[in-house]
Amino acid sequence: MLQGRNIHFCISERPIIGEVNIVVAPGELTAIIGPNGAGKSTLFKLLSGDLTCNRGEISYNGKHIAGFKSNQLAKVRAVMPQHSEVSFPFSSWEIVALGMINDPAAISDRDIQAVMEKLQVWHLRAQAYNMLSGGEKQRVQLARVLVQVWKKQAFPRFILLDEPVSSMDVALQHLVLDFMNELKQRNIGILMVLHDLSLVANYADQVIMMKQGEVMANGHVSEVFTNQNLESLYGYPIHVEKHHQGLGLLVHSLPIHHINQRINKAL
Ligand SMILES: Nc1ncnc2c1ncn2[C@@H]1O[C@H](COP(=O)(O)OP(=O)(O)OP(=O)(O)O)[C@@H](O)[C@H]1O
Repeated sequence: MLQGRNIHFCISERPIIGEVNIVVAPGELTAIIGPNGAGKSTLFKLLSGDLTCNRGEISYNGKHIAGFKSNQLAKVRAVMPQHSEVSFPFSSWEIVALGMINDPAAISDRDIQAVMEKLQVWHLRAQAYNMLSGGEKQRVQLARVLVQVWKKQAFPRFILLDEPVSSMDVALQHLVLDFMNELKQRNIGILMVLHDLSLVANYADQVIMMKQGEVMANGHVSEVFTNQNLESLYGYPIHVEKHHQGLGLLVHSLPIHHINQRINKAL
């Protein structure tokens, strides 16, 4: 279990994260959603150990995050931040292989190839990472993260991804989210900051709705993914409906001019 209790974080006396409580369970995909500036990436950095909270406690499998040495923490959780700058001329394969730096015997070259093929980046293995497109870079970074947790372990592991598919095309977004659904069955909990509500509605198990540094709502998608909650979260009308043949959920929002027309008609 990844658990955050009463997490509070300030920058120059300004509270960025209030008193936040969250739980990420192995075997589930938990999505953090919310408007720009809500504190999603800050919470993500606190949970990954990139930032230290002013108050509160973060633990992995019952052990306080501060109690882990960095190589131990790397065996329990793998992190993909929103932006990853690489200042050396690494190839894509070398970036992916960084995922096994703490445990080189944990994964074979064949497994690395399988992960890279699954994410459709094997053909890019010899190319300079810095020359790749945005979506290609994201897939290479994701492969690095997956390599880190590839070896099966007796204890739960966690994958933390901050907007991992933001630069990918729609087909690749579905490929990645579908792959995540496979991975979580290996006793892995996945925490993902996502802006695409349709992906959240159709792939996440749990949703954390963040607004102004606080958790506005938190629970199973079927409970919290309501028109009312989403409108209150974003301050904009959003509609969730079931596909007419039961093939998932459709999430849509109308353009501002149609909303204004509707308001004018109602007046
Ligand atoms: N280092 C910093 N110094 C000052 N303010 C910061 C710093 N980092 C974040 N903030 C502020 O904290 C708030 C939350 O930022 P954060 O990046 O966590 O939001 P977010 O929900 O991830 O937004 P987005 O959806 O735009 O990525 C914002 O108002 C931001 O300006």
